[in-house]
Amino acid sequence: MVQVESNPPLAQDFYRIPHQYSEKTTLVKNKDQYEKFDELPLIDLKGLTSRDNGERAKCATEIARASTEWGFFQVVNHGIGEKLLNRMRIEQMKLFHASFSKKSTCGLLNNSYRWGTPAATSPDYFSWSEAFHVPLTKISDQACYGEFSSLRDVLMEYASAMQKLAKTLARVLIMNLGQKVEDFQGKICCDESTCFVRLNRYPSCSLSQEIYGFVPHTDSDFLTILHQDQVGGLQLMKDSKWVAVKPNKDALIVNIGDLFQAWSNDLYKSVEHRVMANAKMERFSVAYFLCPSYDSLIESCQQPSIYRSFTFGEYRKKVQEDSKLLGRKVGLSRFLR
Ligand SMILES: C=C1C[C@]23C[C@@]1(O)CC[C@H]2[C@@]12CC[C@H](O)[C@@](C)(C(=O)O1)[C@H]2[C@@H]3C(=O)O
Ligand SMILES: O=C(O)CCC(=O)C(=O)O
Ligand SMILES: [Fe+2]
Repeated sequence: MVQVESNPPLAQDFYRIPHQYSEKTTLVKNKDQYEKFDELPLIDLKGLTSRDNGERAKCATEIARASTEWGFFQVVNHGIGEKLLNRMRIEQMKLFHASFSKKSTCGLLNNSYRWGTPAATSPDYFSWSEAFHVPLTKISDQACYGEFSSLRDVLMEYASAMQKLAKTLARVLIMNLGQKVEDFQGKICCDESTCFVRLNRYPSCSLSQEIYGFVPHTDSDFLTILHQDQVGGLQLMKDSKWVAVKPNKDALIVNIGDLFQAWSNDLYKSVEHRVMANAKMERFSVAYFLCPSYDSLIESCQQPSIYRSFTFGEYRKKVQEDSKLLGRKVGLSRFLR
């Protein structure tokens, strides 16, 4: 019988991890236990552009409340055309369905291809997925695309639309903290140098029900905007329980990242989320991460502050060190006062 090698070779990598260190009794139990679906707040962004002051204020309040109570919400009427989202998905599928050697060795998307979790020290830190992690500054670079030239226009349009939406949401959240947007922008520069788009693919996984597509984590940015397909698998922590997000084809998902949690002194929540692998179906998602420049100082808007001030560069470095050394991210607790 001819053995077809899986693309990418996730099973090989998974079995290379020392399995005796798995925290099975706690984590596996936890993986099995989640609430079926919970209604994540659904916010109609039409309110933000209303001529009516009251409607605008109501929409802003809904955004701030969801960021405080959930750290996650869905948005509709977000201004990003269905056609663009569909074109992006088609190009993403073409890219991921290329051979493993093309994805990993041909310099595609700034050589940003990654799969699994090479540094995982336990199966509990292993992600059954592959991704391209593309900085905005590289998106227009022709050299990044090789034979996938039709991806370039779509990705450029997609990133610019997402950047506009992310900045609109950030503005609402800053103003809700009683801060002036100009004061925030004077300190923080969310330019193209550190923001990125992450293209994710979660191949089907028949090994076990208990494998993560993406390990539990928080995002290291101000906020993330996610476009997912209809397969499902994303779960988030709410009141100490995992709840599954029901896919909604008209909605984008927004989540608060660590930087907004620190900036708001824990008012907005950077909530842990994970993706469960699916035994039968592959899944796709695209995430846009709003980040400041590396020298931006992240400091709380309130005293006494829970976290010490840190630059985004310092934060990224710590996340990378922990991921390399421990196989997982530790995050904001490293910066508690
Ligand atoms: C394996 C990992 C990659 C990651 C850090 C982590 O230990 C777990 C979370 C991953 C993630 C997801 C959101 C962002 O893309 C990211 C930059 C982050 O802060 O956490 C990545 C990390 C990464 O790719 O380095
Ligand atoms: O694919 C998803 O649903 C989540 C992806 C994610 O959490 C990430 O890219 O940080
Ligand atoms: Fe994430």
